[in-house]
Amino acid sequence: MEVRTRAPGKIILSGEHAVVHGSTAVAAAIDLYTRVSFRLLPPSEGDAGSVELELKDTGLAFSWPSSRLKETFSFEAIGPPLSPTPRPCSPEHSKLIASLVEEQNIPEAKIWLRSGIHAFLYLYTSIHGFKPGKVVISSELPLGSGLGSSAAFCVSLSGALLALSDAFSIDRQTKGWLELELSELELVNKWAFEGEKIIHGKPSGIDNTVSTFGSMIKFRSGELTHIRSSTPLRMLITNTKVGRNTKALVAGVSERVLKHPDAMAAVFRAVDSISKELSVIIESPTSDDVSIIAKEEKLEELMEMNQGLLQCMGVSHASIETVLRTTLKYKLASKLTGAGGGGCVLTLLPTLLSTKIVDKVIAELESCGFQCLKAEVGGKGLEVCFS
Ligand SMILES: Nc1ncnc2c1ncn2[C@@H]1O[C@H](COP(=O)(O)OP(=O)(O)O)[C@@H](O)[C@H]1O
Ligand SMILES: C[C@@](O)(CCOP(=O)(O)O)CC(=O)O
Ligand SMILES: [Mg+2]
Repeated sequence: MEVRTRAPGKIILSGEHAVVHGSTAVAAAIDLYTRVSFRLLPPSEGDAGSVELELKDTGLAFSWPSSRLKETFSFEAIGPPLSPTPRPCSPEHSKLIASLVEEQNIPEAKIWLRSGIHAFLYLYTSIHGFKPGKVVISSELPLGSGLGSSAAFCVSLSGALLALSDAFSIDRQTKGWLELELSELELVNKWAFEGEKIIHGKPSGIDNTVSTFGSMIKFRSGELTHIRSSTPLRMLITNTKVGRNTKALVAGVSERVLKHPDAMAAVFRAVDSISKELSVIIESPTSDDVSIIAKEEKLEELMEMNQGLLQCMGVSHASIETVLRTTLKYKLASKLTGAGGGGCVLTLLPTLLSTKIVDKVIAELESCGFQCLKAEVGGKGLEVCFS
């Protein structure tokens, strides 16, 4: 039996980084997905088989003999391999996984994959032990660009691994894409959070939560509230194509907190207020064009204020500033989304903005070497399909 899953990427409308330090943030799922297919392989005679991982986006494949995994994860060192409940990867376990990743000779230019492979091995061996199996992963998301590819990776992977485990009492004969029960989604989300910890270092949990549950959410200290926009929000996403790493950017903000605790606490409080106000405005009813324009103007102002505070945190970048300047020429407000330091920028496209202007902005941004994406905001979370 094979299971397929898909989990969406996300945009953060306000509150990235500050959410790691306890502030409120607002995020929404987007209709760009990471897809996983997984099947357990029957062991052949005289051979315990292997755990195989194919990463389609990079054209790389990896394989670990089950016997090698068994010998590496001795019970004495890390405890029983199969864990019914999500638990953090201990330093001992992490060291052993690192040695297995090291053996794979990842090309130097793709060394950033290491954390993803590390998270894969952790999730696989925690949920299925050394059982031979094959996992194939592909994504429509640009990797390492602020659209939550790491979370979509962990959610789609955890979902697929759990769907073929005893943890789910799901009817595997049902055809087509299924949405899971709340308790199953909560379990996937917890495992995915452990994976995100390996990739991000200190994640807030907002990315895996919005990827698991979908829609638009207000999130603070692990608690989510679903929110619904009274009018569709149109967002332009510009990928600066400047590579960056979330773990390093999150660590950089924490260093700034150590150096300037009071100033940074004030910045985080301001972000908290912005996110709360933003969520109220998003949900506020509109009756006509005048009220829609007023609502969008307030959202634009809050996005600009949040961007200013992200600059205070030290996570903007020259490429992001170029996008901000370019969109401002068209009186459009933008902010970075995700960890910053390059990656993606969000621009609110007001409802009454003409297609002609949108096309002009996109052409100007693309002439700078950036890539523009239009995505539907607030869609579905994790889905599962058996075949
Ligand atoms: N489809 C994928 N294939 C391989 N690795 C992935 C994939 N998606 C995410 N990753 C892992 O996640 C990392 C990117 O995560 P991160 O720096 O948090 O950026 P973001 O989450 O914004 O895309 C990659 O370096 C890789 O380790
Ligand atoms: C910076 C942060 O708020 C969001 C990171 O998102 P991304 O990995 O850049 O897509 C970190 C987090 O909340 O875990
Ligand atoms: Mg990430």
